[in-house]
Amino acid sequence: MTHDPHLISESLSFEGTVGFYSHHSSACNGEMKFAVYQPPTAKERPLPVLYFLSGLTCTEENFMIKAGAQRFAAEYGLILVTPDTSPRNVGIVGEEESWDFGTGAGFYVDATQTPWDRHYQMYTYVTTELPALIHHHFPVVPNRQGIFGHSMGGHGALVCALRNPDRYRSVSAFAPICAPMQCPWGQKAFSHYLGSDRTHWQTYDASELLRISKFHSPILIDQGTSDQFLATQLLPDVFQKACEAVDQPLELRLQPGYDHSYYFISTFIKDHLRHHAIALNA
Ligand SMILES: N[C@@H](CCC(=O)N[C@@H](CS)C(=O)NCC(=O)O)C(=O)O
Repeated sequence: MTHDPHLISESLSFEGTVGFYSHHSSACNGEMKFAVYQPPTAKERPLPVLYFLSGLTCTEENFMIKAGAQRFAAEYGLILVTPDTSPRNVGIVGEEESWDFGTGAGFYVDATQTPWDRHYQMYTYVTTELPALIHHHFPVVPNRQGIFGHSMGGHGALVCALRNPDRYRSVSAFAPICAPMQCPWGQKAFSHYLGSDRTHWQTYDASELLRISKFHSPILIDQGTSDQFLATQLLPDVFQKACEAVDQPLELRLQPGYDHSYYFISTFIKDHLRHHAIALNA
C-alpha cells in the first residue's frame, strides 16, 4: 500500500518543475524522500519516466542539484525521479557509523538480516513501491520506464534492469559498482544486509546476473579513467567480460582523465538522457 506524497518544496526549472517529496513507505517501514522533475510537456500529456539511483552518501538531492539533467529532460520530454539512497533515522544502532554502509548506503537490496531487514528494503522500494506511487500521482506512461545511476546507484540500476527487463526499457550507468561480490564496498554491504549465503548475493550482482538474464537493449556505461575507485571497487572489466560471454550489447566508454564526481556525470549526462529517450520514445 502506498501513501500520498507530501510536497516539501517546488522550483521552476527549464519551464518544468523540480519537486521534493516525503511519504510513508510500506516497504521501508518509515518516511522516505524522493524528487521528481516534470518537464513542461508533462502539463500536456503523460511522459516516459526515468529513475536515477545515486551513490554512497547521497540523498534525493545530489543528482537534481549537480547533474544538470533538467535541461535535457525538458528537451527530450522525460520525467526524472530520484529516490533517496537508504532509509534514515530508523533507530538502528550503528546506522550512521560508516559512510559506505547503513544511512546513505542501502545498496538497493532487500535486507534479510536483523536489524536491517525491518527497514532496508530498497530493492522493493525502487522497483515496486515508488513506481506505483509515481504512476498514481504523476503523469507518467508506466510501461515506458528506464533506470540509470551512479556508483552504488549504477549497481542498483543494472541489477533492477537485469532482474526486470519487462519493467525497464532502458538502462545506463556512470561509474557503476559492476561486480559487488568482488569488491570491498559490496562485500561489506552484502554480508551485513544479506548474510553469508553467497548464492543469495548473486541475485544482486550485475556481473553474476548476466549468466541468467540478458537485457533487451544495449547498456551504456561511462567510466572515468582517473576515478579513484576504479581499480578497487568498480571493476567494469568484469562486467564487460560477462556481457561478452552472453552477447549482451554493451557500450562501455572509458573517459580519459575524469574522476568519480558529479563534474564527470554532468559532462556526459546529455548522452545518457538521449540513450534513454531513444528507447523510451520508440
Ligand atoms: N565520502 C567519500 C566519497 C563518497 C562519494 O564519492 N560519493 C559519491 C557517490 S559514490 C557521490 O556522489 N557523492 C556525493 C556528491 O558528490 O555530491 C570519500 O570521502 O571518499
